[in-house]
Amino acid sequence: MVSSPYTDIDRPPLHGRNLERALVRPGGLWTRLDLRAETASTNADAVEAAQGGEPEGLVVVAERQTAGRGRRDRTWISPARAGIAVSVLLRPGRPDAERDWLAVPVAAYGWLPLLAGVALVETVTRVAEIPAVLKWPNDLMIGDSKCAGILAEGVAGAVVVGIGLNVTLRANELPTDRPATSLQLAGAESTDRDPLLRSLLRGIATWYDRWRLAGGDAEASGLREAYRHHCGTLGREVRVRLPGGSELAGTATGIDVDGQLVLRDYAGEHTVAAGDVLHVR
Ligand SMILES: O=C(O)CCCC[C@@H]1SC[C@@H]2NC(=O)N[C@@H]21
Repeated sequence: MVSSPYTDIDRPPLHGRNLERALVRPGGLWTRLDLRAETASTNADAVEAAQGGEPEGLVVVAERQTAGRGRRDRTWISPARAGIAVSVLLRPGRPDAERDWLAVPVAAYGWLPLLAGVALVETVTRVAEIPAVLKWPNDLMIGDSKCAGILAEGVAGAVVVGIGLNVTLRANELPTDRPATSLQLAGAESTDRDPLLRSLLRGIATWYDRWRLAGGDAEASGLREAYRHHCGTLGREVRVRLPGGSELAGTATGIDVDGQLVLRDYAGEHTVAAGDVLHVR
């Protein structure tokens, strides 16, 4: 009997050496790729590395997470080799004379998860060839179902941005509390995780460079326009559950210079810094 090197033929492993060669280059943003077969949470690993003084550019990837973290204390399900679970360590507050990067003011750090969202939606559209949009702030939606999420955590002068993308998860592996999907279930052309991950990390590096060259100005770097272009929330009737538990309902009309959602209701305009959006119509 011929034994398969894979436990699941549809779920081959990532090719760490190839990824490292493609991504970690002199002068590039990515300095180190830490690819783990299993970990509790890649965000937790990157946060720990940041606390230990790790420089900008670390990439932590896991084939499986046992305690993946989601926004608002939710968990993120990461079955082995079925998705992309990646966290990157960025230090936007440190100027870099060689790259002409100024220090980004802390007030602009909120753009980082949105920046990762733009790189993610560009990757999914181009590599998986499937139409996707961002639900503010940074859920990747295919139709009305969530296919990926982003969690940014600030630590020791650094920001860790973690991205979870459902690639080949089956229906019975997805969360049941809200509509969710994977690229495979949504009928993607390609579900090969290596090119998806390469494209995602290259996209983040490209947008990060533009944003840093503009000193963290989302307008001047074109990031705000790109975000608006991909944001499926704009123009929709929405309900937003705010962090305190109260709700706002209205029409999503814009994204302000700080990346906040602008909502219009009968009483006027509101800006929303954080919350869970439900697209109503
Ligand atoms: O709730 C969300 O939508 C955010 C989910 C973020 C999940 C990713 S998977 C990689 C990284 N490690 C984690 O523990 N969480 C993020």
